[in-house]
Amino acid sequence: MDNSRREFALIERFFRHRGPVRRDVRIHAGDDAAVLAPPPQSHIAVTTDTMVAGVHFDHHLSPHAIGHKLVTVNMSDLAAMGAEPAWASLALTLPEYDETWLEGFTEGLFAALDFFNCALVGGDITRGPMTLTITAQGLLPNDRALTRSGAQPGDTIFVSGTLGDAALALALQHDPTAFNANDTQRDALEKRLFYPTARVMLGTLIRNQASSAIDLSDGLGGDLTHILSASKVGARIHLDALPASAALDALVQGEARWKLQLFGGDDYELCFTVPQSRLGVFETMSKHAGVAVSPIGVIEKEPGLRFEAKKKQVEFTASSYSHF
Ligand SMILES: Nc1ncnc2c1ncn2[C@@H]1O[C@H](COP(=O)(O)OP(=O)(O)OP(=O)(O)O)[C@@H](O)[C@H]1O
Ligand SMILES: Cc1ncc(C[n+]2csc(CCOP(=O)(O)O)c2C)c(N)n1
Ligand SMILES: [Mg+2]
Repeated sequence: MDNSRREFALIERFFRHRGPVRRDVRIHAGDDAAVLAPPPQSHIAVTTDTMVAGVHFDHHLSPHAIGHKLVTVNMSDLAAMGAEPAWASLALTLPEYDETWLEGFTEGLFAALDFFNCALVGGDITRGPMTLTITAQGLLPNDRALTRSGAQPGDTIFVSGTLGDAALALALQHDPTAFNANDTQRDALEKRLFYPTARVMLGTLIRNQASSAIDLSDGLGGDLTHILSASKVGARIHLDALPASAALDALVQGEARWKLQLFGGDDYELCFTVPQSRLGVFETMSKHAGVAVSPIGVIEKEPGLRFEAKKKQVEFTASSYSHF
């Protein structure tokens, strides 16, 4: 088979007619571009996230986990805007044609797309060092997006789920003997690194109560700073209130734990702020989100991010994940 036929055969075999079928996809993958019909009175949130082998995941990671995570990191950005996932396109750069890899990758990819009812409406495949990119679109009622810029002094800061598990799992990949983790703890932590969850339901539920939101990809310390800069405010975080999983709680305490939770990254939880006046409704709504939320601090007028434990200020020199 010549190369161009093989490229088409690959698309046909691994991508065509897979994933959710949505009535708002008027022209599917297969033409020069897809054509999408958003419902009336809706706005569209658009996001792009890339994963590069050796940077975002180890070369040996299972292709199923790579497919799952590629979808999830994009859905997490839609969740942070309060949007409901709708459509995605996929740009794949692969070093070789590897059927077993593609089978596993597309299984993980489509299982996650099915979960979020997000249709794959197109893409591109090229040869080169492994680089995987999804551009995803989500739907929102007109002008109802959650942004980074609405936090006000006095708002309570919340995070969903627990923080620091993926960072500890990554540390254990580098040094399996560190922290004396048992198999149950190791499995729980690896699940959080390789199979993260995007908090889409929570994002849509808090859309009318939260004053700002962001998803945590680079670590709370850096990501919350994006909210503070965009909102022109500061914040105080209570380190003892940072939620930890049973495994993290058992294995790492004190400053080492806080560092994982603040600067480790790869959490894919939501961080958001809620004004006092809306806390009551928010608490009722958030019970339906399928994930716990924890108050971790307060927005203040004074710019900057301050940390305290047992009423004492704590300083850190570490910083969040950054590519450059
Ligand atoms: N090459 C680029 N061209 C235009 N805009 C960009 C580019 N790279 C990033 N941006 C924009 O800058 C903002 C911050 O980008 P960033 O990738 O840090 O997003 P994030 O949600 O904070 O992180 P993550 O990539 O982990 O989801 C986003 O609005 C993004 O669309
Ligand atoms: C092998 C390996 N090395 C490092 C990490 C950690 N890591 C990579 S990207 C990222 C933040 C989000 O990136 P982006 O801002 O590009 O979305 C983090 C915390 C990992 N998971 N695997
Ligand atoms: Mg984000």
